[in-house]
Amino acid sequence: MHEASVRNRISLAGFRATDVTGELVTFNGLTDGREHVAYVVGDPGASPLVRIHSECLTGDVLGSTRCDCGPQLDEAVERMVLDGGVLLYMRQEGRGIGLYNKVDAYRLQDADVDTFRANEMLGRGADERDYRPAAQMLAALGIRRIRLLTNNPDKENQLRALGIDIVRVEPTEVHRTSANERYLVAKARHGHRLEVGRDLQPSAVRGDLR
Ligand SMILES: Nc1nc2c(ncn2[C@@H]2O[C@H](COP(=O)(O)OP(=O)(O)OP(=O)(O)O)[C@@H](O)[C@H]2O)c(=O)[nH]1
Ligand SMILES: [Zn+2]
Repeated sequence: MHEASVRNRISLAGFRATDVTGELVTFNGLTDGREHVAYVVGDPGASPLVRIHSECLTGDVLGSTRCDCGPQLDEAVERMVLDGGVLLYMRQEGRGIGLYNKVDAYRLQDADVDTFRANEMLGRGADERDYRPAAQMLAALGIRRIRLLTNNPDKENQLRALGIDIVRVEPTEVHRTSANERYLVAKARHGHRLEVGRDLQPSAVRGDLR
């Protein structure tokens, strides 16, 4: 695999209105030329907790309840505060199809098409994400062994195939609400390890970080 290198590091305080401080790392030489970044919390140690989070402007920034991305982002960093970790924030909006296409896909979902089929109706793959840049970023940070925070077997399998030693897969919580239920059921049908048979949570808002 083509090597990437660290381009710059800066300290950033106040992760999503908390008192968490992390280090934002940029890179040179990422295969797809996109501006993916790492956010390093504390001292990641020998086999750090790693979250590979795909950009979701609607969920991460605007707080949309259509998906579970915002609560997953909070959960990941909250877990890293304990003994360090690395969040890779991948600029793979809409599972790689981009924001405008995702919004087109949302319109189809409003007419009852599921999230993966909606991508296909737009002539795109159900999930176009390629985790090579993530593997490059870990290598550039000198990280070979990780504990991966995910419920997505494809993410795990691609990383293993790229030579990342995943010593443990840690499941993310299922942040299930009435608003994102159909989305999560579609993910479970598509192979994500989710228990969607349980009772709904009253709200996706997590108060414990704030
Ligand atoms: N195309 C499309 N993308 C979506 C939709 N909802 C969320 N996304 C994108 O999906 C990505 C997150 O993927 P998920 O399938 O929720 O989770 P994951 O990263 O595969 O799996 P985990 O590691 O278990 O969280 C982000 O890039 C979101 O922008 C949707 O309805 N359509
Ligand atoms: Zn989302």
